[in-house]
Amino acid sequence: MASSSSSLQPSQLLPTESQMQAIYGKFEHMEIGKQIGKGQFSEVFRALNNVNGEMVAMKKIQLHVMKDKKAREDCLKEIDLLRQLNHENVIKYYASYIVDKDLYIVLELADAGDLSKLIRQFKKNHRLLPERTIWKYFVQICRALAYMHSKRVMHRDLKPANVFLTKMGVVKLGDLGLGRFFSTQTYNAHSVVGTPYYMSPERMNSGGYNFKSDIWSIGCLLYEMAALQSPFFGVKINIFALIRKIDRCEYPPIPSDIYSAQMRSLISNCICNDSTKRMDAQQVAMVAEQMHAYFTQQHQQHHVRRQQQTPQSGK
Ligand SMILES: Nc1ncnc2c1ncn2[C@@H]1O[C@H](COP(=O)(O)OP(=O)(O)OP(=O)(O)O)[C@@H](O)[C@H]1O
Repeated sequence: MASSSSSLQPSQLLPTESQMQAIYGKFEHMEIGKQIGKGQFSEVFRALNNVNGEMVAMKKIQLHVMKDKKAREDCLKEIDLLRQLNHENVIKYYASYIVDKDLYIVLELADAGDLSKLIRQFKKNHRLLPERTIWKYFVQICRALAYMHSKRVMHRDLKPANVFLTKMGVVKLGDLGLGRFFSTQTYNAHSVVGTPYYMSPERMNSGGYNFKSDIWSIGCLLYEMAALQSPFFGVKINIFALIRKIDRCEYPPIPSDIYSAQMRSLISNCICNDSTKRMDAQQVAMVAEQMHAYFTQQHQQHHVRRQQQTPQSGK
């Protein structure tokens, strides 16, 4: 299956290195505007590229948060790799600069929030996301991940907050795992700092990260869109209890009267503690494409039936 829904191949859209250099070559071309977000290690601003008039996101990271010189070099290499990715559903990495001990990364701007906000809103209003909407978003996340894996790049930090939305309803996968180059740990022995709820058992048990760890996380994402909380969420849960739940794949079922058996089955084919038994990104994307097509068709048929039942006025 092709990793993109578009008939244009990503490689055809990829600007040449010299074009990129001409457009994004100089930090002085970027007019930094208001801050739009803040992370543990970073600040994100809106910025205007004065060469082509495009609004972008500018992420500023202080270089001293990198663990050491090696981490800094590896991080810059990784950014070079990320710059080569070009897919409709992946936030584009345009360029990076080092200015006064800060690293600036120019990113495609996503202007309509992220999936974590959408999930929070539904939870607050005691509503569930319709299954059709879930597949509409999830299929785009799958296309992005299948594309990344086909380029041998892992995401490493798939979670709702890293799934950005645009006003046109396009999903963009962002924040591609640079976090590993920064110093502090995400959890310690006694309390869960941040949210390692999506960590795969192999990662929890120091077994290292691999492509199938992204699949575990994408399964958690699908689950969270349906259940409106992470499969392994627990109020005030400590790290030991979390590891135990993850190791045993212990999570409450998603509402079976609302969501399809195919959704439950896909989740269990991703959230599976033996990583070799998990589906790969292409397989997950294939199921998502089928489910998305099915629900779109159902919706269209429903629409046509309603139009036929509505009495025509004026004749
Ligand atoms: N490309 C983007 N377009 C629009 N907003 C963005 C973009 N990238 C990041 N943001 C915003 O900036 C905020 C900070 O993002 P950043 O990636 O720096 O940190 P984080 O990953 O959210 O946090 P942490 O690093 O602590 O896990 C995000 O919550 C988001 O709202």
